[in-house]
Amino acid sequence: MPAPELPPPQSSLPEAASRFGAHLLAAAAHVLDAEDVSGGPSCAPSLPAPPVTSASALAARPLPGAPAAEAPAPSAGLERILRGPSGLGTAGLRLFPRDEPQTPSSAPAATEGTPVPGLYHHPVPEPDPVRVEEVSRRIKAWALDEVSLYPEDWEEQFDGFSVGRYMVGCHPDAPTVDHLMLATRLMVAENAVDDCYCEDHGGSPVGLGERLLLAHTALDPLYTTREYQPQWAESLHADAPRRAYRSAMEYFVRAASASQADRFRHDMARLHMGYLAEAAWAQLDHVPEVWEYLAMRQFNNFRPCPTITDTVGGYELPADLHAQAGLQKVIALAGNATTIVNDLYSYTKELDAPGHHLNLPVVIAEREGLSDRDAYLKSVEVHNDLMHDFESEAAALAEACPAPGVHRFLRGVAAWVDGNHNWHQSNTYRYSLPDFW
Ligand SMILES: CC(C)=CCC/C(C)=C(\C)COP(=O)(O)OP(=O)(O)O
Ligand SMILES: [Mg+2]
Repeated sequence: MPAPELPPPQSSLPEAASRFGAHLLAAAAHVLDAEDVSGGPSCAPSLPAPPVTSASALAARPLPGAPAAEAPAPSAGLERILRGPSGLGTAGLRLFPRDEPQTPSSAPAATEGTPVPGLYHHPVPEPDPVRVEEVSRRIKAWALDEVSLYPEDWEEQFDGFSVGRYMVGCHPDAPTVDHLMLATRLMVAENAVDDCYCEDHGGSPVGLGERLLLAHTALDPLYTTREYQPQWAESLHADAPRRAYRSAMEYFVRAASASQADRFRHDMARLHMGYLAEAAWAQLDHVPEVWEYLAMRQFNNFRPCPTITDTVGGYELPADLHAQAGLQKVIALAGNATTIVNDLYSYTKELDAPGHHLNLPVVIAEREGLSDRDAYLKSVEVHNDLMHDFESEAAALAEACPAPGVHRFLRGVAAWVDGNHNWHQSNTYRYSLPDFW
């Protein structure tokens, strides 16, 4: 991969936020020096103690051919990790729930778009424009030159998606642009599968299971006999979604550990299962109960994006810490909150789309006999409850599990949640709010 000279992470952000990555790394290293980081008594109690992670393993892992991360600066340690940065615009980087009211007027002036009124969220600093520009340039080159992702007339939509801004905003602690590209390629590939197999760019529920399964082998390879292996290998170049999955995964596997790659495969299998449930309901023209919809949406969900935060951050959360029930709950709540954000911001787009597109307001209106407006407002409350639960569970886990890798991972997930909201709010090319207020 090319390795251009890059500015330090978050170079254009306010001072406290610009030290975010280095601050966390330094804090983690400080705690590692000071105490046993095998997890603490209430951290993954049913498991044998995970191997002690060395301080050097928590330093950002450089990608092949990429510049090394900035050296961490001294810091104040664990308490400060939990409290998080306190500078202007850094509220979204904290772990503990915050009491202060979050109103649209507290959003940084540069952010375009209007937040959904009453939505509990944390405004974030504007993503570093230097990084956004570089990621945008590189992702377009990848899409066109490496995977032939889209025909010319889709270019405007590709640009309008603003994936560079999205990923830079969601990964403020990525040490380099190469690390950001891991997330960006996967995000583009995931959307190609959703658009081309499931939704508006030729997708259909009919035959979706076959398409998803064959595409999944681009992430989780087929091992078969010599006779059949070449046909499978050839199939990975047969359409844009498979080309994108194959290439994005190849880059990811090169940078990730074996268990990080396996975590990602598992999350993608979850996603594909969610797509299939949604498709089954579409084929039957069935509107599920609200809880059933929420169960489907826990799988048809952004989850595979925040759970790569450690790979993109250049460190690894050990597999047994990731697997503990408390962290699984936090990840699920975060994924659910981020996905209901999508349901709220994409509501008008989906009403205008052909067919009966399900999202939380639509399902609540139908199943609970509410007006469109009341159902939308109730969905905002569902989202807010999920966000509050995510934050209180994350704070409780951070206290119970003093491993610095866990703390940094939780901060990364929280940053992804906030960056995801910011992208939805600001993407006025793609989304617009209903006229309910
Ligand atoms: C990036 C990723 C893993 C996406 C998986 C699921 C997905 C496409 C979403 C959660 C977004 O939902 P939706 O399909 O409703 O997207 P738009 O509303 O069309 O933006
Ligand atoms: Mg949507």
